Amino acid sequence: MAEVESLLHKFGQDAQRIEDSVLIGCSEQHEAWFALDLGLNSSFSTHASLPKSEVETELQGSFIELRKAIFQLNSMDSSLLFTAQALLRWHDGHQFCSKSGQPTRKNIAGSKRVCPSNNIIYYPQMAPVVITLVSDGTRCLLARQSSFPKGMYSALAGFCDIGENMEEAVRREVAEEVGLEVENMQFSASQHWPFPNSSLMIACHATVKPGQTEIQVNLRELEAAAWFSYDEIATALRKKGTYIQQQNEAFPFLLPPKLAIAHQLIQEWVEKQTCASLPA
Ligand SMILES: NC(=O)C1=CN([C@@H]2O[C@H](COP(=O)(O)OP(=O)(O)OC[C@H]3O[C@@H](n4cnc5c(N)ncnc54)[C@H](O)[C@@H]3O)[C@@H](O)[C@H]2O)C=CC1
Ligand SMILES: [Mg+2]
Repeated sequence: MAEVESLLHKFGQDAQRIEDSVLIGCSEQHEAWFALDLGLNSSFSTHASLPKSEVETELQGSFIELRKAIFQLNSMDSSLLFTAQALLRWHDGHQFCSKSGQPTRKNIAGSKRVCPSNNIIYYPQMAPVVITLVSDGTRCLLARQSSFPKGMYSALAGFCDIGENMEEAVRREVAEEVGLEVENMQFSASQHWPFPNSSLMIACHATVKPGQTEIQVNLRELEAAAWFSYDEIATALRKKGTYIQQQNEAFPFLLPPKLAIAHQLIQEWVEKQTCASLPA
């Protein structure tokens, strides 16, 4: 807190804005960790932005877009930063009560906001998203959206519609995006994902019926989709070097970063194929 106060003071800012901080976790020694939006290039904060390059010089670092940083972060830092990003963005978007129109107030930890005129409590929200790695037994299906980094392919993902359960959402998304009918779904794991807003990514494996593998790519949602063999995927997983290096090596395609749950699904699929090919 003293460090942040001195930083704010140096840039002529009121230390009052420390109260905008949100609790994002704690150390093993039970030291609380808070996040504060300095309002750099963002509309999140009601306070003036701090001068970016001068803050970089002062802190001896450089600011980087969180989406780009996920290629370099470890899982502990990413989890804290993802929570911070999601929570700070949620507070920014819930400054007013949607019933009374009055300004809402953040509690100290930042785990909720309350409308003082009618006591309605607003809690941070996450949108459920299903992410599915479809397999035909020997190949798996990956797709890319035009917004993905150059060359990257991932599993099929989509937001759950209201009233849908996970299984229905998986069936609908796969049918909508590539025109396939899935069967045999198996839950793998879940992950909080802060882009573009807070999502709870629910990851699963699914298979298609043998012989029913012809893809019809929905070009309104995807740029491309294709079946990939075990060898292609295993080679891509073994690829070393930074993302930029890999992109520049003109490798046919890249997989999502290790921190993304899509990477875990792909890794699990490769392990399953390896086990299946071992003699009994
Ligand atoms: N962590 C990971 O491994 C991966 C994460 N993702 C994330 O999954 C999410 C969903 O994937 P998409 O293919 O984009 O979803 P999608 O296939 O449902 O299409 C996105 C569209 O759905 C609509 N939509 C419906 N409900 C929405 C909501 N609650 N919030 C925002 N848009 C909503 C919007 O029109 C949006 O353009 C993305 O935010 C992406 O960042 C995607 C792939 C890998
Ligand atoms: Mg999608």
